[in-house]
Amino acid sequence: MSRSPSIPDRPHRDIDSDLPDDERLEALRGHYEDLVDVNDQLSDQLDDAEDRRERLREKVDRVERENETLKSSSLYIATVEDILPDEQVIVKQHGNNQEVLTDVSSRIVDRVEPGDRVAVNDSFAIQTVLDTETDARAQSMEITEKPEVTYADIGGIDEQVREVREAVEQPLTEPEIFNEVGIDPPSGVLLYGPPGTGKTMLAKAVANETDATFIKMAGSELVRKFIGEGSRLVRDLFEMARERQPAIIFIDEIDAIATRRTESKTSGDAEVQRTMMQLLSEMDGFEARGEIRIIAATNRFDMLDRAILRPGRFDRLIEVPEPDRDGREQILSIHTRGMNIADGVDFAALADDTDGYSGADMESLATEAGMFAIRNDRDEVSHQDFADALEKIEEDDSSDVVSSAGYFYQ
Ligand SMILES: Nc1ncnc2c1ncn2[C@@H]1O[C@H](COP(=O)(O)OP(=O)(O)OP(=O)(O)O)[C@@H](O)[C@H]1O
Repeated sequence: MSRSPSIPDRPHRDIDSDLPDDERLEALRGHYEDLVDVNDQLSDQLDDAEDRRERLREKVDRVERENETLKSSSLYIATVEDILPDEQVIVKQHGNNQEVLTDVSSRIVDRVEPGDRVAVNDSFAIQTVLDTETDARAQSMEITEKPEVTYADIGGIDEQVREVREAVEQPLTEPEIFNEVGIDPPSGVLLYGPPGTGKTMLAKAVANETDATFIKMAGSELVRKFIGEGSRLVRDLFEMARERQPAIIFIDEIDAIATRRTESKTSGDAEVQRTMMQLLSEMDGFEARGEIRIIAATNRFDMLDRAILRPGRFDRLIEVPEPDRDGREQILSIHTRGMNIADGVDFAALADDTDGYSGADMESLATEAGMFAIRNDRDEVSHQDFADALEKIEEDDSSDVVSSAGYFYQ
């Protein structure tokens, strides 16, 4: 750093008061010139100081900006695999699956356990342990170790249950059959049909039956994120499944990322397209006889990009229709299993009166009937409660019932 210039001495001149006037005047003039000279020097020094201050301020600004950038520089997500003595851990980076032995500060070491998701910096040092709140990516997935739904909870779609068991369950539980016969099981299964008909239940029930982790992601979540985030979420989804296999990946509302290509070329479309390409490439690089099965669901089969239905992708299509009369009766008896039902409740008649109702609508009917019993201070649900519930649903919610019938698929 340059040294500050020295401050000039204050000019001093002894002027003898006995001097003749003209000499004194001359001496005073000389003193005045000294003063002006010193003043000029000081003023130059002040200008220099201000210049220096300006330069320093710019430097401070620059350093502050760099500091901010450093503070906000990217961190990577990794999973802790193992904790070793001497404050060392093995982490596996997401995305590239690289395993790294890294140090962890004593501040953090007590808080990490194998399986934790952590943020690491460029040198793989653990910066933070991600809890479920900060772990936004895990947040957009619903992960259930063992869903509670079983096949016995699903009514009216026995044929679909059979097909799903064959296409998803059997490859997981009896992979040797496929090896012996020498065929690959379907890569992905697409369930399509109106809302509330049991598609999610089916996927959960297979996970339950096969002791697989159920990992659900909604297509709409994948497209709502920032640019580039959708494909990263897809990668994360498969990464999570690999970590937790056997696993069932369930992508609901697949139409959100796999709509037919339109003419428009907005950046949003491009992003959706990228997300879908990522999904397809994950599926292409997939071990068909492995421990991860993929199920997708849609209410909008008509809108789907046919590219996702090619062999090796979602190559098994299963239609899940609205329940017929017998199906509705069966679903009603499932959803009233735990209810205190009075003698004389006629499920067959209720099934007759609920044409066009989905499984979810039948569930609402049972709940609503229970509410009528409670309102009337009874602990038993009568046929009249069901009739009242039906009337109420028809009145209040007719738009919902219409919408459940108003889906499109081929
Ligand atoms: N076939 C069914 N048997 C028994 N209950 C059903 C059936 N279908 C739907 N339900 C009830 O409706 C609820 C919603 O069903 P589910 O989420 O499986 O529908 P979905 O087809 O996945 O709907 P969406 O397309 O809207 O996601 C279930 O939790 C269940 O209580």
